[in-house]
Amino acid sequence: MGRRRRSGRSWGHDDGERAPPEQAPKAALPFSATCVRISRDSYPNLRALRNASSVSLADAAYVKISEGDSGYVLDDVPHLTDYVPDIQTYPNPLQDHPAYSTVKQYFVNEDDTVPQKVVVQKNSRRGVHFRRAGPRQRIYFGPDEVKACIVTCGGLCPGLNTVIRELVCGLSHMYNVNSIFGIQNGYKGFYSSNYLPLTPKSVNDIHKRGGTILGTSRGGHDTKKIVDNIQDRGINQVYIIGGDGTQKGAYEIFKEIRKRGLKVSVAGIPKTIDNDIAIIDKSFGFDTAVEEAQRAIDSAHVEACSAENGIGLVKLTGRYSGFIAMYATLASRDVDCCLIPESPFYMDREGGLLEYIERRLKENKHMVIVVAEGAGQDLIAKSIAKSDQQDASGNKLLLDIGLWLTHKIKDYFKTKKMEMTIKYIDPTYMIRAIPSNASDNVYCTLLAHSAIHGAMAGYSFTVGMVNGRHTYIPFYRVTSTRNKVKITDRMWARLLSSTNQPSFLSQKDIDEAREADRLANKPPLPTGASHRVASSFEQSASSSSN
Ligand SMILES: Nc1ncnc2c1ncn2[C@@H]1O[C@H](COP(=O)(O)OP(=O)(O)OP(=O)(O)O)[C@@H](O)[C@H]1O
Ligand SMILES: O=P(O)(O)OC[C@H]1O[C@](O)(CO)[C@@H](O)[C@@H]1O
Ligand SMILES: [Mg+2]
Repeated sequence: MGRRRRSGRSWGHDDGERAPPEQAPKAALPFSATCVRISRDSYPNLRALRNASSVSLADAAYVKISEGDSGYVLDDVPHLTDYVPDIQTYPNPLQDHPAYSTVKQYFVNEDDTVPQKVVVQKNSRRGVHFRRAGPRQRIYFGPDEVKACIVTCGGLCPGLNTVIRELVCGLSHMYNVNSIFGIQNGYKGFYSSNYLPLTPKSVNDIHKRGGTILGTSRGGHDTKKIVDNIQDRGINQVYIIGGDGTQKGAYEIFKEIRKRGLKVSVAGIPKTIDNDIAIIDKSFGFDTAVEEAQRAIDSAHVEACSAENGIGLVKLTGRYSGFIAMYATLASRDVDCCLIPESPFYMDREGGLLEYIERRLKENKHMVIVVAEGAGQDLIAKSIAKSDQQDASGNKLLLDIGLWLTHKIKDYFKTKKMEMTIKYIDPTYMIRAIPSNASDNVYCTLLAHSAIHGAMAGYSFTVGMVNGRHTYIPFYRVTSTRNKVKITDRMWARLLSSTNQPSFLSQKDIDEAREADRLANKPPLPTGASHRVASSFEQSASSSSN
C-alpha cells in the first residue's frame, strides 16, 4: 500500500486549525535561549523550591522550570539539546504513516502542557503543569540510528508483557526501528546477561501471559556498570518499566548518561500494583488487580457465611498505600472492615478492632475483613521482636499482618468463650501474576506509545497520565514522594460509610493527617522568581559533556 503524503493537515493544534509549515511549532529547543545554570548558590529561590516540593539539593540541579502568566509553572523534562550540541533532527515519519493518515492532528503542539490540578477557584494561580505526551513534528533520532532496549524491574504486575509488546511493535511500526533488545532479569541484566533481540513477531502474543517475558529482579542496580554497557553497546533509547525503586534507578541512569554527554533518551514507565507512584492518576495493572481481588473477597465471604460466627480475612498488597484494599472493598460491598497503612487502628481498648468484630458477629453472624499488607505494622512490632530485614532492593520486609490478626482474633474470642471460625486468604501472587484486563491493556498501549514518542523527540522522563492526559513528568517528581490514600479525603469517608466501620482515629491522628495534607498542598514550586527559569545541571555534570 502506497504511503500517503501529508497535504493541508493540521499542525498540531487541538482545534484542528491549519497552520502553514513555517508557523509549525519549533522543534523541542524550548529553553536554550533562557536556560540558566542552577547550582546551590545561583538559583534565586532554591530554598523555597526545596521546602515547597521536597526537592533535594542534588535534584535541584536537574529541575527545569519555566514560569508564565498568572502563576503558570511548567515543570519540564530534560531534553537532549540541553547538553548535546548540534543534534540533527528528522521529520516525524508518522506524517506519512497510513494508520495516521485520517488523524486530524498528527502532532501535539510543542507548547501543550497539562495542569497538575484541575479543581481551581476563581482567583487560583494556574499552578504546576507537565509537558503533554505525544508525537512531535521533528524527532531527534533517525530510524536506522535507534538502538533501543527494554528492562522490567521490581515485583510483577498485570500488563508488563503488554507494555513490552507495544514498545516493540510501536517502535517498529510507527518509527521503523528494528534494533530492539530486551534486558533480562532487571537492572543486573544490563551487565550480566546477553541482550535478547525483540521483534514484533517474537512478542506477538505475550500480552496474553502474566509476568514479564524479560524476567525481573530486585537489587543489582550499579549505575556505572549499567551506563558502561549502554555506552559500549551503542544503545540510545532505554525503556525502563518498574515501580518507585525502578524510577529512582532510571533517574540515576539518566544523570550518569547526562554527565557523560551521551545522546541517549531514558523513558521510565511506572509500574506498581500498589498504585503508590506520585503524580500519576493510576498505574497500569491496578484495575486488573482490584478486579482479581474480588475473587478472594468473594471466597472469604462464602467461607464466612458458611460457618458459625465466620470471619473471612483477606490480605492485599500495599506496603505503604492502601489503594487496592480501599478500591477492592468499595467494589465488593461484602467487606465489613478495611484496614490500610495510612489509617492507624488499635486492637484491645474500648472502641478498638476486636470490640468491633465482636459487635459485627453478634449483629450479622459473619464478617469480612480486608487488610493491606502494610497496615498495623506498628502494632505487630510492639508484640513481636522487631525484624529489620530488607529485600535485595533495600525495601523493608514486612511482618505478616494477616497471620498476626488471625492469632489475635482467635485469642480474643477464646477469652470471651465465643465460638468462631476465621479463614485467612493471601492472594498476593495470584493477583500479580495474571495478564492485564481489557482496559489495562489499552492503558498499557497508550503508555508505551507515549514513551516512544517522547524518547524519539529526545526527552528523558517518566511517562504518566495526569488528569486523564498523558504527560512527561520529571524523574525527581515521581521519586521524591509516594502516592497515598488521604484519609481526610471524601473517598476514604465513602469507604467508612460503605463498610460502616469505625474510623479508629483519635483527634491526634486526625490533626496529624490534616497537617500532612496541608504540607502536601503547599505550592510545589516557587513563584515570583525570574520570569523564565530553566535549570541546567551543576558545573561538574555540564563540563563532562563538553
Ligand atoms: N534509590 C535507588 N537508586 C537506584 N536504584 C534503585 C533505587 N531503589 C531501587 N533501585 C533499583 O530498582 C529496582 C527495583 O526496585 P524495587 O525492588 O524497590 O521495586 P520497585 O521498582 O519499587 O517495584 P515494586 O516495589 O512495585 O515491586 C531494583 O533493581 C533496585 O536495585
Ligand atoms: O515477594 P516480592 O516479589 O518481593 O514482592 C512483594 C511486594 O511486591 C509488591 O507487590 C509490589 O510489587 C508489594 O506490595 C509486596 O510487598
Ligand atoms: Mg517499590
